[in-house]
Amino acid sequence: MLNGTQGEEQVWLGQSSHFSTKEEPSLGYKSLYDELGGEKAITAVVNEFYDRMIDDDRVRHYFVHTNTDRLRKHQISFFVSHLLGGPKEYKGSTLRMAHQGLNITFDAYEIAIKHLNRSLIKYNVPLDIRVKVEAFLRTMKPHIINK
Ligand code: HEM
Repeated sequence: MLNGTQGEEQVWLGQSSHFSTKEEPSLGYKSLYDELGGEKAITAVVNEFYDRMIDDDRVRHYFVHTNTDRLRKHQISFFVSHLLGGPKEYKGSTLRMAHQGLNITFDAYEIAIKHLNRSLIKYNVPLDIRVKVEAFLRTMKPHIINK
């Protein structure tokens, strides 16, 4: 399944190299990390997601004091991969600490979910996996929005 390009490189999503060989058959469980296609695929989606957020007048202001290159890298390498069941360990601050003082609203959170979903669609991630990713992200909402 060919899904999109990132620079010169072709990116494949919804398919895991870990589970696609005959020598190593699936045991019936795949982490979301694997279902999305591992680090390269997640990198493409996260970059698309931040491009969309920064391009959106309704939420751009949240990122003005943030080094977004660092944020993208941190998200991809240490956080998203790890929490989606990937191999890396996340040693950053807690979600609540990272978003403290940003006053992220209910609406801003919903906008972020929409942008993430559209980013997954852009890379042809199938509906069943998109549903799982969205459900997973929604578990974090209480730690992120301002209460
Ligand atoms: C499920 C949704 C979200 C997750 C999993 C998430 C995750 C994270 C993480 C792990 C960090 C820390 C990164 C680091 O230490 O470098 C972070 C920072 C940040 N997040 Fe989120 N986030 C989410 C939603 C949002 C939303 C909805 C907004 C704004 C509308 C937002 C704005 C930010 C900003 C501006 C920072 C950087 C804060 C700083 O520079 O100190 N996040 N996020």
